[in-house]
Amino acid sequence: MIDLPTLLVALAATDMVLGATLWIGARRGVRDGMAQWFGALGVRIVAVGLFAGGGTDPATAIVAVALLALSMTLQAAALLAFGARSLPAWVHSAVLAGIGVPFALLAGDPAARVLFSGVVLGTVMLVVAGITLQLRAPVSRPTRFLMIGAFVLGAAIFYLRAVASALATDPLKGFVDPTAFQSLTLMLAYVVALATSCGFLLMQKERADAAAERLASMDPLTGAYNRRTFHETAERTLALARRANQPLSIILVDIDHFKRINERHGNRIGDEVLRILADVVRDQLRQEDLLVRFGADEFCVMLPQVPGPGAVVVAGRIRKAVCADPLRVDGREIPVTVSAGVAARLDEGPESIDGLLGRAEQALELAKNRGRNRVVALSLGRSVAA
Ligand SMILES: Nc1nc2c(ncn2[C@@H]2O[C@H](COP(=O)(O)OP(=O)(O)OP(=O)(O)O)[C@@H](O)[C@H]2O)c(=O)[nH]1
Repeated sequence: MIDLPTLLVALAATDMVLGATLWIGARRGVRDGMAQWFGALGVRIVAVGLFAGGGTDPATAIVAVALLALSMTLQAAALLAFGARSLPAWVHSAVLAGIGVPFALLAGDPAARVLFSGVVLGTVMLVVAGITLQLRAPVSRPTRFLMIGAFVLGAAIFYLRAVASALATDPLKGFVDPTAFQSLTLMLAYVVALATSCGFLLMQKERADAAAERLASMDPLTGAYNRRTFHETAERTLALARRANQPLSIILVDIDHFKRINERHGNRIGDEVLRILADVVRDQLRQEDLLVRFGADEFCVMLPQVPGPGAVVVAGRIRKAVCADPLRVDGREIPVTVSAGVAARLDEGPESIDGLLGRAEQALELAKNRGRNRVVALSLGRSVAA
C-alpha cells in the first residue's frame, strides 16, 4: 500500500520538476498565466510539505488545506490569464477564508473536518474544470479534454475520499495505514496533479507553435502573408477552382514611385507607408481573400471565386481608397498612389499559378507604362460568372 506521506513527498518532488520545466520553458518571458501556475506549484509544495510533516495535527492541517485551496485558485487565475482575463484578487482571500474558518471551527471533529475540506476542495476543482471548458483561447481539443478530465477526476477523488473518511470509524487512520481504496485514490490524485500541469505546459507549447507558424507565414511589417505562404496555397486554390469550374483572380498592387517616398522621408516612414497601405488594401477585401506582400512595395491579392471583371472592380476600389486622402505618418501628409494589374483564371486548358501571375505582372507593367495610378486587366478569359 502507498501511504499518504510517501505520495506527498513524490508529489512535491514532481511539482518541483514541473516548476523548473515551466521556468526553463519561459525563457522568453513569464506570460500567459505562467507566473500564476508557477505560484500554484510553489504553494502546493508548501501545502504538501505541511501535510507530510505535520501528519494529523489539526493546526497544521488547517494551514495545509487552505494552501491547497489557494493553489487551486492560482491555477484558475493562470488559466484565465492564458485567455487574457483575470481573476479578482479577492477570490483567493474569499476561498482561503471560506475553507480556513469553518475548518478551524471543526478542529475537534476529524470526520466533519475531512468531509468539509473534501467537499470544498472538490467543488473548487470542478469550478477550475468549468473555467477550462469556457476558456476563450485556441487550445486543441485533446489538451482541453486532458485538463478538464483531470480536474473532474480530481474533484471526484476529493468527494470520494471525503465520504469514505466520514463513514470510517477513525477518519485519520488512513493517513498512515491506508486501505487499497485510499491508496488507489492517492495514486489517481498524483496523476491528476501531473496531468493538469502537463496540460498547462501543452497549452503554452501550442501557443508558441502557433506564434512560430504565424511568424513563418507572415510578413512581420505589414501582417500580410509572405511569398512562401502564397506558393503553398496558390497552386491548391487554383486546382480547386479548376476542378469546380469556379473563377479565380489575382491582383498585383504596386506603390508608385515608392523609392522617392523612401528618399524624401526616410526608410522608417517608408515602412509605415507600407504598413498603412496593407491596412487600406485589407479593408477592401473579404475574409476569404488572401493578401500577400510579394516584394518591396508590391502586394498580391488572390480572390477565390471572383471572375476577372469583379477583380477589376476590387482593384479599382483599392486604387481609389489609396489615393483618396494622403497617408498621415508622424504628422506628415504623404500622397500615395498605386498601380494594379489584374489577371483571371482561364477556363480553357490547364494553367499554372506562374502563368496567371505572369499575366498579372504584364498587366501591372502596362499600368506603370501608361502613367501609373491606374488598373489594367489582361486577357480575363471566358470567366464563369462574367
Ligand atoms: N521602407 C522600405 N523600403 C523598402 C523595403 N523593401 C524595399 N524597399 C525599397 O522600395 C523601393 C522599391 O522601389 P522600386 O521597386 O524600384 O519602384 P518604385 O520606386 O516604386 O517605382 P515604380 O514601381 O516604377 O512606380 C526600393 O527603393 C527599395 O529599396 C522595406 O521593407 N521598407
